[in-house]
Amino acid sequence: MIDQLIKKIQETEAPIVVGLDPMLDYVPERLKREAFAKFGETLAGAGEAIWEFNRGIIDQIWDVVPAVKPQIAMYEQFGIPGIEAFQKTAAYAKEKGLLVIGDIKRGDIGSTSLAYAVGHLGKVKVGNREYAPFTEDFVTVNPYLGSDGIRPFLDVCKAEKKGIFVLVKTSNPSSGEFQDRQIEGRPLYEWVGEQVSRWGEELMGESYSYVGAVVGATYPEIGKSLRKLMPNTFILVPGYGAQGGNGKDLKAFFNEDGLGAIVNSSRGIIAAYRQASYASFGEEGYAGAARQAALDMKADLRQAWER
Ligand SMILES: O=C(O)c1cc(=O)[nH]c(=O)n1[C@@H]1O[C@H](COP(=O)(O)O)[C@@H](O)[C@H]1O
Repeated sequence: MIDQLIKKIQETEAPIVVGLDPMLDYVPERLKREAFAKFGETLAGAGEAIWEFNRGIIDQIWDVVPAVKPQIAMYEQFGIPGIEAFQKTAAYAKEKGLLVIGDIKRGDIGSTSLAYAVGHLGKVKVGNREYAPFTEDFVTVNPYLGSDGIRPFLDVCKAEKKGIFVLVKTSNPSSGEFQDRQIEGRPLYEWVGEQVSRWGEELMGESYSYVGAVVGATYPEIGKSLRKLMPNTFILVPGYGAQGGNGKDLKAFFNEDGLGAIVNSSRGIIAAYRQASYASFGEEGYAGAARQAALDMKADLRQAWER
């Protein structure tokens, strides 16, 4: 899957993943009205509204970016209808040729991690049949429980040719509380990064591993040191746009080959129509604004990856 991701990044010349983190607030009034007319102001109505919102965005961005990253919390908050919207979104994105990174941030004791891995990346057995309940190509994984919490994800990835992105240094302001702690003279994120690189050795694609890392755009200096520490690890870089990351800071996340990183923007793209610079699109033009914001991000990132 990592090779397919790289191929799509090269085709689109856009190391960009559009984060599908729909808040009901972002959904234009007309879409909400239509969804509520069908299902009322209910969880089902909310699920329908965010699904239609996502569909509009996917229709506008599928040809300019390689991937989307639906963040499951934004769907889970609406219960079962929200989860249905998550799955419909992932399936539709794939139908349109996009790769799907399920942002689920899971990780537990081995047996529980296996259930997460099977459910999101693999197939679950029911009697004599097998089902793929969710259809992501990659998921995000929390490494806090250690190797036995990661192992099931590696096994399922091997069987299914899918991938994971393991949290190494997150973009949020408090990420340093634990992740920057010095252990034997080095920050914890380096220990984790090194381990991610090791896990990745058994799951190599052509030049990068199926086991990627998450490193926030908001810490470019740390991105630079981790890039060197994990040369064959693809880095998912969230924190661009709404959290303050920008193109010129991101050069160090990329390797000399111009590859090695994919940058996420969620609110900065899907809610672009609410920003002054895209206001001319209006609420009805939210999806067109998202396309323009993705194209503008591509231009901004060019300075980071072009050699
Ligand atoms: O794993 C992630 O994607 C992630 C890791 C991290 O360190 N920081 C981070 O913001 N994210 C996710 O990336 C997205 C960022 O959203 P925006 O700030 O709106 O672009 C959200 O879905 C976050 O959950």
